Formats: sequence, structure tokens, C-alpha cells
Amino acid sequence: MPAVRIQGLTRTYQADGEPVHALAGVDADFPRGTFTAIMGPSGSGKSTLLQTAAGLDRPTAGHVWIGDTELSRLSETKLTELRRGRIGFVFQAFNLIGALTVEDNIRLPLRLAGTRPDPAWLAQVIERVGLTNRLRHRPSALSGGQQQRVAIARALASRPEVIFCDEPTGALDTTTAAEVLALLRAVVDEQGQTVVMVTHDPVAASYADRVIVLADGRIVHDMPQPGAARIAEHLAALGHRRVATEGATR
Ligand SMILES: Nc1ncnc2c1ncn2[C@@H]1O[C@H](COP(=O)(O)OP(=O)(O)OP(=O)(O)O)[C@@H](O)[C@H]1O
Repeated sequence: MPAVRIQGLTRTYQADGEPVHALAGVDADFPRGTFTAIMGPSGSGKSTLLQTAAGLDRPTAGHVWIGDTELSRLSETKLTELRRGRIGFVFQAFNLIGALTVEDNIRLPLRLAGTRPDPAWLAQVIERVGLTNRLRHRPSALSGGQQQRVAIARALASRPEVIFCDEPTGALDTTTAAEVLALLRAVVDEQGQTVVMVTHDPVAASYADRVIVLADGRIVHDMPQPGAARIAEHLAALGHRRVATEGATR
């Protein structure tokens, strides 16, 4: 069973009385222990795919499974429980709570879910992200890369079945971004996690095992990660104007 399965995923918005087909029937499986990058031009449906797959938004039609649980059958309460316990999120803007220490930020999803932390797992996560000496600090005392590592530790705290990342390196410089991507790669390789990451950056996508490219709400490429240079070519062929080619040699 894949960690995530989406079938016929469709999301239509109304804008000025006109339908906008953000997702026009997308099928994909995300096997456990894999790292997938979702790419595509601006407006192609990447964020909508992530939001609907993660149960943050309801599709207009189609289905999402997290493990064996089909989301459309869940009440809002059950969906919230599932998001807290079985899904991790990492966003471009980190979304840490400034008034809480690093440690309390990491533990927050567990507190919200009312689950008892597994101390051995938490210690392992904190060590893996290199934050052992920072636990008493506030997020504002940390660099951007460190803050994103806190967000990754927070996403891992509940030992989720999948981690959804929306532009996790969008706010970071190249070196810090590389550290964060290496960390995501490591949690897949060492802990068997499943990561689904939206990114505009072919270099970021080159850390994934697989690249899915969307255009107009449909999958137009689904390929084993071919390297940043080839990814950039695929995007350029779609008329993508914001391709980061700098350093695209990986
Ligand atoms: N709340 C909304 N109301 C109306 N239209 C929307 C809404 N959210 C998204 N859309 C439209 O749906 C389409 C897909 O948007 P989405 O944000 O998923 O694209 P994206 O690929 O993530 O884009 P970007 O790379 O610019 O973030 C776009 O045409 C967008 O304008």
C-alpha cells in the first residue's frame, strides 16, 4: 500500500463566476520511503495538489488515501486528527510559534493531538536535525536554515506517514537550502519517511527520487529524477520563466 494515493483528483475554483480547473483529474501513488518533487509553471496546480492530498482542502472530485484511510469519508474532526497524527507539514515560511522554545515548537503537534511523545524517537529526531544545543532558544534566535530544521523536526515528531513540503527552501540561501534538502533526503533514506515536496527549483528537485511535473492541473511528466539540468530543460519546454539554472549541475 502506498503512503499516499490520489485518484481522479479534481479541484475547481470559481473566479469571477468562471470555473478555474486547478486540478483536472490527477492520479498518482507515492510509495513509502520515497521522495517526490512536484514541479510545474506558476498556476499549474502544485499547491492545490499538496493541499488536497494533505487534507487541508477538499477536492471537488476524486479521492485521497493516506495509507488505508480515504479522506473524503472523514468528518472535519477526524480529518484534523489524521492531519495531526499521520501527516507532517513544512512550509516556506517555517510557521514556528515565536513565543515558544524550539523544544516546545517541536512538541506542539503532539500536545495538540494529545499523544504522549515517544522520548527515544524525539531525541533521535532532535539529534538528526542537529538541534540538541538549541532546544531552549526561541526561533527568532536561530538562522533561517535552523528554523527550517525546527520545522522539519516538528513535522517528524509524531512519526507521520508522510511529510508534505511546500517550497521548503524558498526562503533560504543556496547553502542553507542544500543543508535542509540533505536533511529531507536523510529522513527518507535513514528513517524510511515519505516526502512530497513542491518546488520551483530544479536543484531542490534533484534531491528527490522522482519528479512529477504539472501543467494546467494535469501531470505532464512523471519521471525518475533525471538531474537538475534535465529538470530545468523540461520546465523550460513548458515555457517556465523562473527556472533556477544557477548551480544546476547536480
Ligand atoms: N482560492 C482560489 N480561488 C480561485 N482560484 C484559485 C484559488 N486557489 C488557486 N486558484 C487557481 O488555481 C490554479 C492553480 O493554483 P495553484 O496555487 O495550485 O498553482 P501553483 O502551481 O501552486 O502556483 P504557484 O507556483 O504560483 O504557487 C491557478 O490558476 C490559481 O489562480
